Amino acid sequence: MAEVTEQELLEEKKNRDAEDVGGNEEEEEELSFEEIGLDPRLIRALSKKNIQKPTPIQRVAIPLILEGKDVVARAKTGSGKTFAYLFPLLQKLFSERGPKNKAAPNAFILVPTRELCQQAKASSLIELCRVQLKVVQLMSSMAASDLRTALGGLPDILVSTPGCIPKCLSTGVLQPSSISGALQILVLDEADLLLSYGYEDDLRALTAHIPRHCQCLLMSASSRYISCSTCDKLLYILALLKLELVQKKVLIFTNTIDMGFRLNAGN
Ligand SMILES: Nc1ncnc2c1ncn2[C@@H]1O[C@H](COP(=O)(O)OP(=O)(O)OP(=O)(O)O)[C@@H](O)[C@H]1O
Repeated sequence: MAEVTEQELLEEKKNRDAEDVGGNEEEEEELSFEEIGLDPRLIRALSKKNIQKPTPIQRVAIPLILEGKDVVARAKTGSGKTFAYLFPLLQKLFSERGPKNKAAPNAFILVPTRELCQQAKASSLIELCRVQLKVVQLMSSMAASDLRTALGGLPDILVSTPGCIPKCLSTGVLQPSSISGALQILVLDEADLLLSYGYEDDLRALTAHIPRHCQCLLMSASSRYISCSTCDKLLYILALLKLELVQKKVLIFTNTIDMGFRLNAGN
């Protein structure tokens, strides 16, 4: 999964670099939201927010996510990463008829600390699109009864820190079978921070119940457009393997024997 996606993202970067260098002669027209497959309801909602055309990360990530691919994307802060996954996530939930097992949300957005902000962004888009989706935010400081009340409202999207998941499972607020039956999209926002904040055990509590068909999106900030350094790739591949987010067969090619050994040891 990650390899195919990354290849496509790198292709886009190459094209952009070529444009930057070759520049002026043949400037390619940038694709619009419509051309990358966004639903008219979302496009109308965006124009109300004065968002007219996709940013580079959105141009690459949105079509891949709409196609159902698992995506690992890195782009610098403020480049539009949140919307790069939020637009297609909302579109998939309101236009595709997925499993309507409302014993658990259909999408989980896991964030290191800024859940409030992501919930507000999702809620305002849902409101502007006038679609029937409900987003709820959970915090690990919430009592089990509050978690139960929040999830009792049958939300479609759950925004929380990973710490909430084991709590929901251990208190019976969420059943493992409900997650397996309902979860269609899992987003790890700020994935590098999530992994460095010591959330690995919490994430594992969830990954054990992620269904095979669930689409996984890993987003993270970077000072570069898309990470392609050896070090970063290794970190991501390790994370994907360790968290068992890659659930199908994959072939991984390494440049050096050393990297092959390191990957093997990490798994
Ligand atoms: N296509 C777009 N056109 C214009 N503005 C946009 C577009 N996409 C996002 N924005 C605006 O850019 C700002 C940053 O977007 P967003 O939060 O998605 O970026 P981010 O990469 O996730 O940033 P961070 O790493 O800080 O979370 C927001 O104010 C958002 O409204």
